[in-house]
Amino acid sequence: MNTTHPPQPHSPAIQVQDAVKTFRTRSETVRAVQGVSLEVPRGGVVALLGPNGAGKTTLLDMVLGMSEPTSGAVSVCGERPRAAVAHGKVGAVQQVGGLLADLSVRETVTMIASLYPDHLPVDEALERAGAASFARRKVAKCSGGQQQRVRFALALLPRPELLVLDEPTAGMDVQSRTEFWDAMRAETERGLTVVFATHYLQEAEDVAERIVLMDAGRVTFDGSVDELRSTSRHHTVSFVWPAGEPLPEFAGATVSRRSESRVHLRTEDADALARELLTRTPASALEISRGGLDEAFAALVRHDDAAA
Ligand SMILES: Nc1ncnc2c1ncn2[C@@H]1O[C@H](COP(=O)(O)OP(=O)(O)OP(=O)(O)O)[C@@H](O)[C@H]1O
Repeated sequence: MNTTHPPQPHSPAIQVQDAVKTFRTRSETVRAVQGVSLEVPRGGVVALLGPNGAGKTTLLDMVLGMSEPTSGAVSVCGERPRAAVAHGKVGAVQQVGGLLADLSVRETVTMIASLYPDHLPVDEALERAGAASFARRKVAKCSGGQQQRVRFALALLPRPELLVLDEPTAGMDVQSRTEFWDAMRAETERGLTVVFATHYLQEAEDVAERIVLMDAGRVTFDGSVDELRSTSRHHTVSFVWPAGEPLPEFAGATVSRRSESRVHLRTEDADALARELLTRTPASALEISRGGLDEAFAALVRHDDAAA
């Protein structure tokens, strides 16, 4: 925010007011962020979800003070983003860069720690980021997931109040991803606020209490996972179907999943389907759920190719 007011201790972690960011290239003007307003209170995990080119990175760059909005205002922990970064209130875990291949993990963290007058002890940063077990390894020899944990340790050094992560688990396998988020959750339990950008609906659902969905530079949804799901017009009706019994077609319904014991049908009219199943078929143990997070997501973005 363009203000010289002193930081407010209880100000939101992030406040974005009508932010616009325009890039002018030789051939065109790109409106990457088109009037976003957003408030992130302290604590918790917020996922910034959206397909390629939605404007997530552009928005996070403004939050990190790496670029200025063309118009509108951004403040972080009550300060202008650059001041908040300079005061160690914000840490960032970017997907690439920032590491020297020839140093060991410990040397890397020790070197960056020396830049801060006051910082978390190096061993504690390594431990909390889940990087202690490979601290002696050269950065070049670390896997992509391990390098992310090194970046995480670096981000923890100034004891930040807010962590901003841009696609932090891209390219990680399932186990690395789980370990990364377990370590991150321990930090949020200490009061840290985490905001992360992702393409993965599943990841947003697994780790975030709040989802901010961006598309074409605008926020198209802001709420909980359950609220996102409830924007879908579809329901899933699941039931036990006798083994060996052929499954007939049901008007207006499609099979979304079938396991050994249960069939899951997707429909816009759950009542009619449930009535038919219970009165005219051997289906039993019926369950109806509001459904399709994927569908809700796809309906809120122009392209559904990112609904992973
Ligand atoms: N420096 C730049 N110059 C010109 N256009 C840019 C610049 N940075 C971003 N853009 C454009 O702004 C739009 C938003 O890009 P941005 O990287 O913020 O999206 P994103 O949601 O982070 O996408 P991804 O998930 O692919 O990283 C895109 O059309 C992109 O091409």
